[in-house]
Amino acid sequence: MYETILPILLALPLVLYFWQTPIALVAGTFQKVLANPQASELLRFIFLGTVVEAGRQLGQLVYDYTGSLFVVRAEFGTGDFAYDWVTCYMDSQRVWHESRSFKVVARNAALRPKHGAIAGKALLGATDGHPDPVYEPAQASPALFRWKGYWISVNKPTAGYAHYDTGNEVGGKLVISILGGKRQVLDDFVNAAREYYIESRFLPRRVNPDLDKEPSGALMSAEFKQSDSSYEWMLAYLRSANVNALQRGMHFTISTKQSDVAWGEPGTPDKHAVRFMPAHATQQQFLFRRPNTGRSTWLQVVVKPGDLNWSTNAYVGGAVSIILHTTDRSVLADLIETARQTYLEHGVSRVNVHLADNRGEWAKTVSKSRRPMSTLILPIDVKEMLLHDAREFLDSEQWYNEAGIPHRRGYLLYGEPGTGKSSTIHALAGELGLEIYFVSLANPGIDDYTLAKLISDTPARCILLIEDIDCAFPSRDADADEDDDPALEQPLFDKDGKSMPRNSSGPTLPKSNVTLSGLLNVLDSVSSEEGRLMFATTNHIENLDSALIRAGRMDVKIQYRLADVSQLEAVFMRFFPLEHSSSPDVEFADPGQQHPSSRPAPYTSPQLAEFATAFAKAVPAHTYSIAQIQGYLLTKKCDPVGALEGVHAWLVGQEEERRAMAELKAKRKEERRRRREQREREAKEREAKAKLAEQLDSEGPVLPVLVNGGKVNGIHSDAKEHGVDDGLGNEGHV
Ligand SMILES: Nc1ncnc2c1ncn2[C@@H]1O[C@H](COP(=O)(O)OP(=O)(O)OP(=O)(O)O)[C@@H](O)[C@H]1O
Repeated sequence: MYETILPILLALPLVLYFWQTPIALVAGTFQKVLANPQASELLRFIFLGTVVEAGRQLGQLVYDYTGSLFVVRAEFGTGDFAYDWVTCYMDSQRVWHESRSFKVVARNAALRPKHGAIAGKALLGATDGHPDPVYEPAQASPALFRWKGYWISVNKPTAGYAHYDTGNEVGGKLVISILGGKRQVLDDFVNAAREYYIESRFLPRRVNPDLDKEPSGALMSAEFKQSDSSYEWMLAYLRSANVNALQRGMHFTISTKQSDVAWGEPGTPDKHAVRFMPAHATQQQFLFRRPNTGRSTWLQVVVKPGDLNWSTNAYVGGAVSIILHTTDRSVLADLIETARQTYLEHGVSRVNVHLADNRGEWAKTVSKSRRPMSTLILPIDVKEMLLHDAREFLDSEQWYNEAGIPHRRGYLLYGEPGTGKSSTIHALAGELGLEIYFVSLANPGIDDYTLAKLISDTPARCILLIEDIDCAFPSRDADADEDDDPALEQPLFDKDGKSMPRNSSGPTLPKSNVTLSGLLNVLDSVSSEEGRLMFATTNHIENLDSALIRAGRMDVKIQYRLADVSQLEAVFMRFFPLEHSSSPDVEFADPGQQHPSSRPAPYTSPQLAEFATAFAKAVPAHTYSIAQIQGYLLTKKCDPVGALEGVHAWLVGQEEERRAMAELKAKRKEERRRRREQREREAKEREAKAKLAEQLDSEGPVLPVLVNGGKVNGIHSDAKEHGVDDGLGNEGHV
């Protein structure tokens, strides 16, 4: 207003000077109006009002001008980190201490910044489990406080509203005014608030997961996908007991599975603990403490479960999504490394086996107890050779690169079932600290494309295990006889990976959707060159294509045989050791690996050795697998003499079982042969009938034929002359 009045007042003398005549005219009129007492009263009021308002405006102008010289004012928007800094800081400065107007809410104050909690009072919720009363200042009425010798007034002229997603207040405005201060005081105040906020590690507000909508740009996000190994690292870290943050978590999934990595109640043996894991799809916040610097950063974590694959009952496409309250990338690198270390530490006594689903994703990880190589009953040179070969291969990456040879190595373990092929790979993985990526080519969901994807999704150093490679597809060389095909003994799967009953009308062979050329391409692909050990196992090497097992693809081939005399002795001694000598840090999942009795054996060492020799003599060599022997000895766990005495009866039983199986097999074979012959006969009959009908339709008039004096059939004239074979070997004669 004064911007318009001031120029008018200044211009008035000039107007008077130049406009005397018109003014005199106006003045005359004015005098006449003034002569009227009512009009003069009105004009007096207007004049006085104008003067008073002009004075007020002038005063405000002077006040604002001088105020801007002596008051520094700053605005903080709710939903912004700067707002969080100053409110937390003012709380610590007990700005609200003297307030007389509050908003009281019931909250789990332990999870929040101490913002507004009753000063000097212990949190009640910690003892009785109920929410605490939290006093929040009614900030609409201004508060005045003193900070480092300055008076500061704080006022919240605009209240915010709760964000629909995060529940945080947004859209509000807080104004602080520093009286008599300079700009430097504001800087100091904001910096002090920021430092305090960082140091005190207040639980920050939850951030909208859609970081595009986060205006500060002060956050970083990272996603760890289930199909990648880093997902397992992250889960292992989040579930590890030393992630103090999750002690603050409020949403859990409870597990009693041994394989789940999680924290249990302190003091309970890990094996029997009820495990607490961060619940899926809930926002968890925790502090990550950097190992090198000791500084902490807040993380906001969501574990997304992915979609359930109904056929495998496993979740796929899951992810761990993390928002880091920092823009320092080295924090993320530290977090990943810490997670990896946690995962490896946990895996010291275990071997992780990754299983592929039928969509070509590494969907599930099973953690198995490590198996020491010493528990394998194999010729000592075989174990040493394997270990040495694999170690040398892993250590010689540079040599391979310089020599221009792809850095990969293939091993084929073949032989009778139950002779220790899988156990060898398991033990080797534990010894080398590698993870196993297991894929079955018999899985109908795996085709050339998904196989290639799976292989390229494996990490650089690992064991790729393709089990029973022979039953996945018939050999190009083999002249497969359906009756003798071992694949017939394999389970069948439908398209979704569910097992199907095998019946005579249904398909008889599990057909792999992987072609030989597809498999060869994958084995030779660039992604197979990253220091990978590829293991394939088969019970029927004779069925494999020669291209598959040539050197360069299968560099080492090891045959596993049924137990010989020394293996029989060894397995007996392993079951009945003189002393208990298992390594304390190794857990055994397979009872066959474990020394079954903790009781001291009542026999001397020479006696046990004698029993073992007698046992090995009693059992025919190269007839039984170690798995079979193990199965028998498990029934005599603590009784070596009983095991020796009972072995003949067991052998007789085995022999009978074997005979019965052979008979059953022969019967089934005979049955199949009979059915096949019948099918062939029927096909022949059908073909002959069709041929005959065709001839009758297409050729000439039909002549009546008399057999035994009666008209029974009609045949063509030429057929009549030459005779007709009806396809069943019965010739029709005229
Ligand atoms: N040589 C061995 N040394 C120690 N244990 C063995 C040996 N062979 C078999 N076993 C035991 O027998 C069981 C089956 O062994 P494993 O699965 O390794 O045999 P496999 O040759 O892979 O059989 P398949 O060809 O049927 O897959 C395991 O419990 C294992 O402990």
